[in-house]
Amino acid sequence: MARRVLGQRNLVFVGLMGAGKSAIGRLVAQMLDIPFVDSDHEIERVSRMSIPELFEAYGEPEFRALEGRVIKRLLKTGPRVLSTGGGAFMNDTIRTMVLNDGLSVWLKADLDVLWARVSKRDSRPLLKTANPRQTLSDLLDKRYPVYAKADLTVWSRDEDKDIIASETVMALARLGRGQDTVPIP
Ligand SMILES: Nc1ncnc2c1ncn2[C@@H]1O[C@H](COP(=O)(O)OP(=O)(O)OP(=O)(O)O)[C@@H](O)[C@H]1O
Ligand SMILES: O=C(O)C1=C[C@@H](O)[C@@H](O)[C@H](O)C1
Ligand SMILES: [Mg+2]
Repeated sequence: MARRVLGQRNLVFVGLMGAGKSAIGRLVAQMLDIPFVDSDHEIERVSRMSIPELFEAYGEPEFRALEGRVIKRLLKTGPRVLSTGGGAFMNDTIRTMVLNDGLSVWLKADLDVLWARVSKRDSRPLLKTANPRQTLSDLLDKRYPVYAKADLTVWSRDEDKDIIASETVMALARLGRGQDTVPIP
């Protein structure tokens, strides 16, 4: 049922850095037995640069333009799971493409959970600030009303990844049955 809801569409994960778009997305793809693709990884593959290097060399606007081109192309082939970078759904053009051509899932998490995850690595250029936790909190305030436009919301809490992934699959199946979709405990 969950797989059938997609048809030829991509299941597109959106949400803040550390929400688990890449980790949970990969598990959901396994559960649905469809391919997994991550737009951040694809950007790094085609540019042969890391995301921090891209930000450093060309700046955020150029990164966003490349991200838009990559996601537009990735949305053309489906079904598969497409995990996006945290800022992708904030861009009007990208969001419209995702809402029209994909089925979107917002992995929603609270600040403490996100911070515990992202503070382990310093690979996120937007968090290279004097107070990265505050930056993350500001991004949360700004972005959550926009992420809420996604088709589904799944609560990405401090719980086993397989459980969050299973809840995503169940939310998808519920969508197929036309029932309410937000598994927030
Ligand atoms: N439910 C979970 N339990 C424990 N660790 C988790 C869970 N979900 C994600 N993580 C871990 O948190 C870290 C961040 O997850 P991930 O890279 O998937 O986030 P993301 O949403 O893709 O972030 P970004 O936007 O920066 O790409 C990873 O180390 C991942 O393994
Ligand atoms: O939240 C964001 O704007 C970003 C998240 C990452 O996935 C990367 O796409 C990049 O670091 C920007
Ligand atoms: Mg990711």
